[in-house]
Amino acid sequence: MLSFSRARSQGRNTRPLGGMEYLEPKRKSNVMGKLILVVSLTALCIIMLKHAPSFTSPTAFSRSEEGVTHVLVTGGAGYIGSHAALRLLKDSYRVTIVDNLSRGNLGAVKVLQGLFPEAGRLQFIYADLGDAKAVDKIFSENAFDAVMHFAAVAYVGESTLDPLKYYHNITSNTLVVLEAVARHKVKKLIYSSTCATYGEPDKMPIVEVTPQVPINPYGKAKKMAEDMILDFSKNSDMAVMILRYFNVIGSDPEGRLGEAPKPELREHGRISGACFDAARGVIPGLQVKGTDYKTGDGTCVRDYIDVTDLVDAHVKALEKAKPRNVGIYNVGTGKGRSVKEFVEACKKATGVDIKVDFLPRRPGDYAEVYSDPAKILRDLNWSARYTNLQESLEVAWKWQKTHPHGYASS
Ligand SMILES: O=c1ccn([C@@H]2O[C@H](COP(=O)(O)OP(=O)(O)O[C@H]3OC[C@@H](O)[C@H](O)[C@H]3O)[C@@H](O)[C@H]2O)c(=O)[nH]1
Repeated sequence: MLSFSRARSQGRNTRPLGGMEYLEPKRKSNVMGKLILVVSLTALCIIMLKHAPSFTSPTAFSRSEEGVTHVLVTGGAGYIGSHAALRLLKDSYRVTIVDNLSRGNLGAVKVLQGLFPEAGRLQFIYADLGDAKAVDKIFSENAFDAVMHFAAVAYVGESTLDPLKYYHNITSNTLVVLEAVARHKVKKLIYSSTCATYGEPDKMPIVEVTPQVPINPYGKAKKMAEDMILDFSKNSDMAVMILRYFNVIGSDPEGRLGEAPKPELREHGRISGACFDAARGVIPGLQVKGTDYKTGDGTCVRDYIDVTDLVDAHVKALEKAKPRNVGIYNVGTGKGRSVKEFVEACKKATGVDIKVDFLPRRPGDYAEVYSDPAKILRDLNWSARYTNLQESLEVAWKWQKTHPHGYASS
């Protein structure tokens, strides 16, 4: 506080007030000063948000304070990771997202921040999981109760063209995460694995003990990551859940999040993105890759699982994960649908008579995979609820239509 004499010596006006000296504020210049400060800070914030993809909450989050579980969601700016973060936040978990935005979208994080602006709920950290020092710093500064490791490149076709990218991004980066998890004694790890680790089994449906013989670098890289986690878990108190997803579709039923792959990766894109791009007219038509497989109609058969169901499986896995235990689960509907069936459902969902071209097979593809989801029902009491393919695609299409440029549209 300024004393009166000091105020006077600083040239500020005073006038008597009933025996007391009343300090007359330099109102105009103060207001101007504040205005300039506010304008500068606002401008600084806008510049930071526009140009710097990295921003972190000033206060690191702690572990299980007030009984709130703190979950690190790697790849939380991506399609599945963002939906998982939304569900965790809705369920009152504390969430830290780490993402390098190479495949994810800052827009998804901004949506989540808008929904959960309260301090201490959601933190975003821009970092590359290949940077072991940065990762260790994140674990040192935050006490995580659990890690959900989603971050990964995930295009089968791209993995055959650039395998090293896949081994680096999936296998090597998972090792970095695992080392940090071990060093910082995180209690639970939920790992995003894939049906691609099974390759092309002789018998359908796929059960968790079906031999894993992956046939593309994507599946091989994920299998190696699984093996590292399983080996580590043998001498660790950590609770591990490995979820092998089948083909994920759909989006948040309330239309806040969606699937927004990078346009420059369109050539590697998944069937859902390709169908929507064709329906929107962004690409001239859908290319069906391979019509000579030994399946009912000659096109590949996949098990399409709605993202809302998938994140529900994650929350159940998180809740039921037990120390010194490993759970491995297929996450699918148990029903196989061909690419041709998928395209028909997409035509109905979008109301667009999508033009279809038939091309040769895509390298790395297997003919038919669908899950037996009995184990996850038995152990985690989970089963898919959104099993109507067309309805899942309708929900996704709503978001696609309102976001023609992905998150850049909002
Ligand atoms: O434009 C396209 C895209 C895909 N397809 C076909 O659609 C089928 C599904 O292909 P997608 O690329 O959507 O999905 P994939 O089955 O290859 O792998 C997917 O599911 C398992 C997940 O773990 C993977 O991350 C995901 O990419 C394949 O037969 C593929 O050849 C097309 O015919 N045209």
